[in-house]
Formats: sequence, structure tokens, C-alpha cells
Amino acid sequence: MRAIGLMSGTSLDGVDAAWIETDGERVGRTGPALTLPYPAALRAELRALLDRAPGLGRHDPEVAAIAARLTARHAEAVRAIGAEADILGFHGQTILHRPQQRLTWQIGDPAGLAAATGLPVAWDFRSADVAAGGEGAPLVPAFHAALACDLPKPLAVLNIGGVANVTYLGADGSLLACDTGPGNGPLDDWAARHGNQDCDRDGALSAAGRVDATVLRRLLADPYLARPLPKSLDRLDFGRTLAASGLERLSPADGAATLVAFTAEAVARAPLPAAPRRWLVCGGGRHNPSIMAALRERLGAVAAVESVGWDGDTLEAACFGFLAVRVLRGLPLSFPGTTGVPRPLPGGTVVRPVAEQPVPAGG
Ligand SMILES: Nc1ncnc2c1ncn2[C@@H]1O[C@H](COP(=O)(O)OP(=O)(O)OP(=O)(O)O)[C@@H](O)[C@H]1O
Ligand SMILES: CC(=O)N[C@H]1[C@@H]2OC[C@@H](O2)[C@@H](O)[C@@H]1O[C@H](C)C(=O)O
Repeated sequence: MRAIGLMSGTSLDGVDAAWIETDGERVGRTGPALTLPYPAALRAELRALLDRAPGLGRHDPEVAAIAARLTARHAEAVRAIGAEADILGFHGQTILHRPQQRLTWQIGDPAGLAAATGLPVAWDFRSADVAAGGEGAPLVPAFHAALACDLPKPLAVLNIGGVANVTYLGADGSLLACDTGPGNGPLDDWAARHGNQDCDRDGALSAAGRVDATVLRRLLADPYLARPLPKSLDRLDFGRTLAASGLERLSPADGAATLVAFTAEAVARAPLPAAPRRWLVCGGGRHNPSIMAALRERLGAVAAVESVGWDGDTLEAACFGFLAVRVLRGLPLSFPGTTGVPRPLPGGTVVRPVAEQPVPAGG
């Protein structure tokens, strides 16, 4: 089948879209892929919504209004892809993720997207997982496994988005995963507050600073890092630890350098069963040379996923095209080793465009 996957990740930078041909088990041809940035106003509204989400109801009119604009941007991304597709995989924007409370909230309007594009829309990929007691994330491991079927194992695929997550592909066929800790999220917030930028662009701010060992030690004491698998994060989960760490007393450059070290050291502490032969990195964080250098220092064989021919900017979007076909076929999206569900678990729903009513003869 031909699918277009749509992912709007925790960095809130925009919509990634990617065309993919797949049966939900193997990855066939890939096609056009793009990122459509959010207008600054929408990004700021979404960022504010993250802080307020715990107090908001599912039918809050303000959330619905933002979801409608977000959905319109997704429809634009589908049009910009400009390739025929059989189905869309629409992740939506996560504004709250609390799997311990069996709660995960992605906003978006799948019926609106189906109406705007005329295509069936697979959606709500995480709810069944958290309802079954799973972490609800990460969901990308099945796709990593399909992409990496011919690569030597053990292999780790690391995504550095707003949050960072790893998939571990064992030599024995095992599939494990977790969110490792922060990705670019706290660094983006820091750069916005102290450098007047949307991120630590090309690592310039962090490269000019020095890691503060005391602050880093406090950050690494966050209990999440010592938790066993499976585990997943909300974009704002390190808020209290960050606030109590003394980070605010550091200069902009030292703070950025310390946050880079936090991201990399949290990856190194992910409780994997054996050291991977290689770490393949995707997500926006691989564009930050400070992050890549910090990862290399701690992990050794680290390379961007482009080294094996994948597109690291739109890999998650392609994943939701792949998962859309799995939803249609009723195949599992998550596994005991990836989210902690008791058994391999299907999920998601498909929302179809409402068929146009035939105009009655003579009417
Ligand atoms: N040139 C660059 N220099 C530094 N950082 C960059 C650069 N380009 C992208 N980034 C970082 O990558 C982030 C976007 O990454 P990405 O699109 O992978 O995140 P996401 O998919 O939104 O998040 P997640 O994977 O957690 O859902 C930006 O917010 C920024 O921090
Ligand atoms: C709840 C949620 O949206 N989680 C995202 C987020 O962004 C990165 C990391 O945290 C990952 O767990 C997940 O996204 C990817 C696509 C996943 O589910 O595999």
C-alpha cells in the first residue's frame, strides 16, 4: 500500500510528512518527504498548551481551535507531498503523556483531515497500549526493526527529538526500547530564554561553554534514569529536576553545554542488555555537533542514520505511514519489550472520509 505518514513531534517545530510503500511488515519504496514548519504563533500556543494540558478537559474549545489549525497544517503537508496515497497515518500533537495514569493525549482532528484530503486516516496509535497498561511509547521500534532487517546486530537506533528514545535490536532477534531522557527539549527552552533562538543552532551556544559537573550530577540523579525498562516520558518530565539543579545560575553557554551532557549521559545510561555494535542516530539532535560529539565520547561507534541510507529528518513520519498500514491490517504496534504491554498489541483506529451523498435525480 501507499501511505503518507505525518508526525508532529515534541519539539513542536512543525509537521514532518513522508510517503512510503509498505505492507506493514517490510519497507518498500520511499518517496517524497518534507517538513512544514509551524508558524511561530502556533508553536508558541502549543508550547503554552503543554504547560496547561493537565488542567484541560478533552472537549476544551480552545484545544479544539488549536487542533483545527494544526490539522489544517497537516492537510497542507499532504498536498505538498503531492503523491497518490491509500491511507494517511496521523500521529497528532502530544500535549500530555502520563502512562501511569493510563493517559496519553494527542490533539488533532482525524475526521477533518479525512475530509480535507479525501483519504482514510489512521489515528490514535497510543491509546490501546496505555489502556492495556503499556507505556504508550516508543512505537517506532517495529519500523526500526523492519528498516534494519539486514544490518548487523546488536544495533541501537537513537532518535534525538524533543525527547530522546532508543530501539535496541539484539543479535537474538530481541526488540527492546525506551525513552532515554531529554533530547533537545530543555536545550530548546534554554536557547529560547537565554540566546533568543529557537534552538542551540549548530551547537554554537553549547560549544562555547563548559559542563558544570555539580549541576550535571544533580540532573543525572533524576530517578527516571535509574528506572528499568520499559519507560517513557512526557516532554516536560524533567521540569522539577531542572529547576532544582542550579542550572539557572550558569551562563547561557555553560548551561547549554551542561544540557548537552545531560542528554548524552542519559542515553549512555539506558539499561540495554549489551553494548550495541553501532548507534545510528536520527532526529533533529543529530544536526547539533555538540550532541553528536558528546554521544561519541560516551558510546563510541555513533553515526547519523544517513550512513545506512535512511532519512533522519523524516524517519518518524515514515514510521507513522508504516504503522497506518499495520492498523489497517490489525498487526501489533507494540510489544512487551518496547512498551511493556502483556502481549503484542494492535491499536489505532481508521477514520474514513464521509462518502458524498448522491444528488437525487431531478433534485
Ligand atoms: N542545525 C541544528 N542545530 C541544532 N539543533 C537542531 C538543528 N536542527 C534541528 N535541531 C534540533 O532538532 C529539533 C527538532 O528535532 P525533531 O524534529 O527530530 O524533533 P521532534 O520529532 O519534534 O521530537 P520527538 O522525536 O521527541 O517527537 C529542534 O527543536 C532542534 O532542537
Ligand atoms: C508520547 C509521545 O508522543 N512520545 C514521543 C516523544 O517523541 C520521542 C519520544 O517521545 C517517543 O517516545 C515518542 O515518539 C516516537 C515517534 C515513538 O513513539 O516511537
